[in-house]
Amino acid sequence: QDCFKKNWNEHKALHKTGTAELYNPYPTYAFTGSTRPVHPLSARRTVPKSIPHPEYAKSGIPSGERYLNRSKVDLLDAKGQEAMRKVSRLAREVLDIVAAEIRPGVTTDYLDEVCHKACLERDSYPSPLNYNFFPKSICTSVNEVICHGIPDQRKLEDGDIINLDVTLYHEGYHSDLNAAYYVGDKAKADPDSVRVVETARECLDEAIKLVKPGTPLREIGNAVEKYAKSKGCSVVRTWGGHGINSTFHASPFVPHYAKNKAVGVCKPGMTFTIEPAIALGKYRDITWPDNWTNTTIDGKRAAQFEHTLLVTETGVEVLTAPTEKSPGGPVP
Ligand SMILES: COc1cccc(Cn2ccc3cc(C(=O)NO)cnc32)c1
Ligand SMILES: [Co+2]
Ligand SMILES: [Co+2]
Ligand SMILES: [Co+2]
Repeated sequence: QDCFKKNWNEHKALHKTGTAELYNPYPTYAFTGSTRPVHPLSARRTVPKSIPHPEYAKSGIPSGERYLNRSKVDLLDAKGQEAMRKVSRLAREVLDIVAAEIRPGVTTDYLDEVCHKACLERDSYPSPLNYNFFPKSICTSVNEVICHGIPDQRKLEDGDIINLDVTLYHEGYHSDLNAAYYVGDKAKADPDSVRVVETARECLDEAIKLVKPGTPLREIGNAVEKYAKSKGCSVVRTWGGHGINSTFHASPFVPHYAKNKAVGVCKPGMTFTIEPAIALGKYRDITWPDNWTNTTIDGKRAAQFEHTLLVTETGVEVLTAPTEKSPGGPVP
């Protein structure tokens, strides 16, 4: 760790010359699997003032969320629904653009740079940036990392799986989606990685089938866990789907596990995410010393998929679904 012996300014100078060494800042016991951070993180990215910023962009604190009446769920009017359609289309475009850059040898920091640029080009703020002080514009979660992975200098390796979680803030509304991808030739991916990725994808599809006015939110976890268990996988319990509209997170909280106590039913005008995180082994999770990167307790791989949904009078609109213009790719 001679990085620490040099004083930080001297160290930064080395980075400027591109001669600084890369390093893992944490002791081995902090890790449950083989994935390691590769520091230093790149410099904080900026968003031009011309792009409307969410309230937490400077302070890091999404105070608007704190005063949310936990039981009151926002029902958007036609104008709000149209705004959610627009930011969701943009979020889908950005995810596909970043996904197209996935290949062995690229760093997750490079994917962050691509995401950040694509957001700015769409007059959008990358919602994760400085959200509760998160340092980057996208979450890149590799292998046993369940979610909230921080883009760094780690190069993707053939056979990795990676989840990209993109959220955009555009004209006052957020939209949030994520997907898991195979790094390198999918045909050569190990069977267990394929099983956990495809099970996570199908868990989301099963859950979305239930969404229509009147469906109790607690039913979503029953469907997800039933399907996951039928594929020999477990459901991570710490994280759930969430309301999303003018704030990144809003009520309701939507657990993905069975027999949960979620309150309320789907109502027309509600916009919320479903984002099941599925694990090959134990469902328990643990966070790295960076206070963000969330991994499986047993180091086995996990996968997640997420959509932002609108409950319509007759059913559901998958706002972040692939479109003609953005067909979803590479083929996950
Ligand atoms: C305070 O506690 C925490 C713990 C972890 C993360 C964060 C903050 N945060 C940063 C990015 C991010 C993404 C989502 C999301 O919904 N993805 O689908 C959620 N939280 C996020 C806060
Ligand atoms: Co260094
Ligand atoms: Co997300
Ligand atoms: Co989310």
